[in-house]
Amino acid sequence: MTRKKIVAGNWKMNGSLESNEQLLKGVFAGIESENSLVIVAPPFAYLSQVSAMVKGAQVSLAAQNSSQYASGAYTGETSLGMLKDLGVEYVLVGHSERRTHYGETDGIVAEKTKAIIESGLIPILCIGETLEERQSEQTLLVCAKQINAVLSEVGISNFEKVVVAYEPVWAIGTGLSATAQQAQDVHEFVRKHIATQDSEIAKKVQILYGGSVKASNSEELFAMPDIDGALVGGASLIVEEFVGIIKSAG
Ligand SMILES: O=C(CO)COP(=O)(O)O
Repeated sequence: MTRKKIVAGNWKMNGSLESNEQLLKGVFAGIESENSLVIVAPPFAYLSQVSAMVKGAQVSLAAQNSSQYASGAYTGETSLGMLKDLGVEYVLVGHSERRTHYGETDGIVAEKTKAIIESGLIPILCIGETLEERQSEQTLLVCAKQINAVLSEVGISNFEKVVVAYEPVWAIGTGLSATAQQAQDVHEFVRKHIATQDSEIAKKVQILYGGSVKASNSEELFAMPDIDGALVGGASLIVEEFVGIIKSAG
């Protein structure tokens, strides 16, 4: 089973009209092959700008978050319908920064994932353990729990529409990536876990790794059988780094 590699850049709360333009121009110039899927997730304020720029380019648009509600009195929130209007195709959900800083529980993440699927967009579901959880050998338990919360909300048949991103919290923004083998072990576990409900769907689900991915470690990560791409933070803001990661995805 060959799964297409995905390289997604999560810009987090970074950028400006000017720097976004420079970055994207550099990325477009650096993309040569159509073998992998390139996604960028700019801040909401720049979705319109980036949406206009990626039209016709081999780059898809993601949002970093969404509301689980369709419309109404939710000050500061953005609905999936609005994101679709802007040409968004993918939505990050359950990023550890949202779980930690904005109180997003497994329950909220599951609700949001369901809403994303129902809207016809594709969720990129982030899971991963903290350092403390890894040290107390809870990694697989935590990942299974985070996956199960979503599985019980959306059902296994819908899980085919989910992209999973394994992002160990201790590797995010620290410069300390998981080793390719550490990541592979968790990815393999996640796939087997999904396979307990449906082995065909498990084979299709794309599982990205995130956490200090750079051009210098992406090739080794992508060589692993269950690593289907990367969700890149800091390095996605640097043209040479992001293009280097895309190239190593083939
Ligand atoms: O959180 C991440 C992507 O969503 C990873 O961030 P870094 O690549 O900066 O570690």
